Amino acid sequence: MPIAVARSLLPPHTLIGMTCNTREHVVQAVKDGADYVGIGPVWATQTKKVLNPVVGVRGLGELLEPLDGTDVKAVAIAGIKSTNALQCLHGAISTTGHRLDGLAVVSDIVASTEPYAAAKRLSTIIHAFKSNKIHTFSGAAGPYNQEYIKDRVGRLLSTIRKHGPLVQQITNNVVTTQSANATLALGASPIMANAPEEMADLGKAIGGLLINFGTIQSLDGMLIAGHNANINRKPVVFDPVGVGASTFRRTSANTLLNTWQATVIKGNAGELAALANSAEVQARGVDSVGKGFSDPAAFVRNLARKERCIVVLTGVVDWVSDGTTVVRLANGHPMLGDITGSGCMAGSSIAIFCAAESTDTANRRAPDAAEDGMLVRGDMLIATVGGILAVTLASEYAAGRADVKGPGTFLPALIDELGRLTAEKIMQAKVEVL
Ligand SMILES: Nc1ncnc2c1ncn2[C@@H]1O[C@H](COP(=O)(O)OP(=O)(O)O)[C@@H](O)[C@H]1O
Ligand SMILES: Cc1ncsc1CCOP(=O)(O)O
Repeated sequence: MPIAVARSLLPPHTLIGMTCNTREHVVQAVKDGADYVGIGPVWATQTKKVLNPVVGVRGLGELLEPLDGTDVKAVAIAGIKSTNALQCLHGAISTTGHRLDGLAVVSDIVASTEPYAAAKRLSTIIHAFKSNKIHTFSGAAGPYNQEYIKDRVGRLLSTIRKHGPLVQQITNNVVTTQSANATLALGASPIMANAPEEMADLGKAIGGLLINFGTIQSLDGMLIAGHNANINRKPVVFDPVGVGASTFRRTSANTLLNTWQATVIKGNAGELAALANSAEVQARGVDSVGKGFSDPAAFVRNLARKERCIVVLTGVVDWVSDGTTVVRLANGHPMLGDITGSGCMAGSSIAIFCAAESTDTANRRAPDAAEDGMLVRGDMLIATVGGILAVTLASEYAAGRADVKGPGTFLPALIDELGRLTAEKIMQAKVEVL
């Protein structure tokens, strides 16, 4: 029924909402004078036979954009529960910064044996999210400067060595041992686990999760692991190795990113171009080909806004962004390009720093602290920079050693130098805040 007809039949001041599945629907709803829009379906649900295609959390932001500058409210609908509400609220923010006003929920409340408690849980999350000003994975400390970043990274290194965070890594069978050894060298504990059956237990125990799909052995394991990490507010680092190489990899990346919210996405230029559907950079298998992006800073900033996470573009120079700040890192040695798995090692290192930062921040909270609406706690921009600095600085020290004669001796030296990294060495890094 058109909104004008509904208004003519209903008492004055009745709030009228319109269900919207496309951007065009939202534009029409604004034009027709709707008070609010219900956008979705976010996920498939048993409550109603869904007729419209699933929008997904990643599709919500685009539907919110036509509401910019209007006072039309928006709620997301379908498949939303207290366990995925925060993921939905976080992931739905548009590139223009427009966020949801609320969530429409049926089964999580009416099918609950304690509907009051179920509704209360949801409203607490929504109110906390809306009253929190930070909706990125970076901290409140900005604007950043290089001294602050390096100092924080040095402290994080001590935290890793002191607490040895447990970091789950679903990674490829080319680098599994190498990445586990790099993790130990940095002072953290690796658990390389793929089986879907164990993800619920691990999601509670770990400090952070790496999902590297260099050789996809269990897509289900990756889907369930990321979902459990989101539920338990643990950081998820996604390394879409060779994502442009096959249709299977492209669709798998989409399925994963539509199922859970990544905290960090890391890739070389070819991988991130494929992920962003950009033809600017080509890839060959797992490697990037050519000169890279003409404006890497703008590229990472835009992708971070779109994917609602920290984005890292690796290469001779590394670029990190949370969607606002861009950090340029010019460290590392060309020998990193002569061994396989240096990018994978950087992904593991980022997951370690993220795990340490989020665990440390969570541990500082009082046990009875109020809900804060944060999907991951701590400054993941700093942690991501830390992960990259560890590998690149260690590579410089390793390459300079007299016992390193080529890639075969470089790899063990690199692992040794990860173990010998200090806060003083980090202070020498080339870090530029744009
Ligand atoms: N020529 C180089 N000079 C300095 N650092 C490099 C060079 N090549 C790669 N690196 C570093 O190695 C790490 C892995 O990057 P990259 O080679 O782009 O990943 P991948 O192995 O996934 O292609 C990054 O931290 C990057 O800074
Ligand atoms: C060669 C190869 N094939 C599948 S995963 C992998 C390792 C990729 O390593 P990296 O991207 O870190 O260089």
